[in-house]
Parts: sequence; C-alpha cells; structure tokens
Amino acid sequence: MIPGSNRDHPTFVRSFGYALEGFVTAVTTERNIKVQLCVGAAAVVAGVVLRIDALSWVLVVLCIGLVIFAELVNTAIEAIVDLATQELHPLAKRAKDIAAASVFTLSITAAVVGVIVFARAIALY
Ligand SMILES: Nc1ncnc2c1ncn2[C@@H]1O[C@H](COP(=O)(O)OP(=O)(O)OP(=O)(O)O)[C@@H](O)[C@H]1O
Repeated sequence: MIPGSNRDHPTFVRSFGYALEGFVTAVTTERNIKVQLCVGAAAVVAGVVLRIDALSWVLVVLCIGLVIFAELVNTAIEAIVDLATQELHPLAKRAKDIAAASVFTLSITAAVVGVIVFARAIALY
C-alpha cells in the first residue's frame, strides 16, 4: 500500500516498474553491486569461452543471482536502518553488520562454486 493512495496494490506492470526502479537505484548508488555485476559478467564470458555444461550453467547463474539478491536485500536493510535512526546505535550496527555478513557468506560460497566449476572446465578444455 502506497501512503496517501486509496488502492491496496499497484497494478502488476507498475509493481514491475517499481522493482526495476529499485534495481537501477541500487546499481547507480552502490559500488558493491557494480563490482558483483562485473564479476558475474566475467563468469558468463568464461562459461561461454570454456563451453561449460548445462549443470555448470545452472550453478553459475544461481550463484550470480543469489549474490545480487543478497546485495539488494542488504542495500534495502541499510536504507531502513538509516530511516529508523540517524544516530549511532548498537542495534543499527548489528542489523547492518549481519546484513553485510549475508552478502559476504554468499560471495564466499559463490567463489568456491566458481573455482570448482571453472577448474573442472579448464581441465576438460
Ligand atoms: N546508525 C549506526 N549505528 C551504529 N553503527 C553504524 C550505523 N550506521 C552504520 N554503522 C556501522 O558502519 C558500517 C557501514 O555502514 P554503512 O551504512 O556505511 O554501510 P555501507 O558501507 O554503505 O555498506 P555496503 O558497503 O554494504 O554498502 C555498518 O556495517 C555498521 O558497522
């Protein structure tokens, strides 16, 4: 529900538009997400060059999507915390640090998957 609006839900097309707006805002304002998109693009290029198999593509695409997803959620949590308080607060620190840790955990997981997938692809090339 949008504050000040008498409609419960925006239309499907508008919801998609807001989601796109959120994605563009995150990409233009957050340095980390730009880096993650570049690493993802590099993994796709490497996948094409090394002709990885279908299962490897599933793993690569899942890892890219999950890392971007976690970064978007982390960015949203940062915005909510900043909206809730402009002061230093231990709970604000805890929320932001744990949200950042979720991105870090997925990034390490994706890196390990990437090493396994591409090391195997290079060995078979
Ligand atoms: N209101 C606050 N109270 C206490 N600590 C805070 C607060 N805001 C930020 N911090 C601390 O500063 C760190 C960086 O916060 P910031 O909002 O700058 O995130 P960021 O550097 O933009 O994160 P990212 O790199 O993921 O975008 C947080 O992880 C937290 O430890």
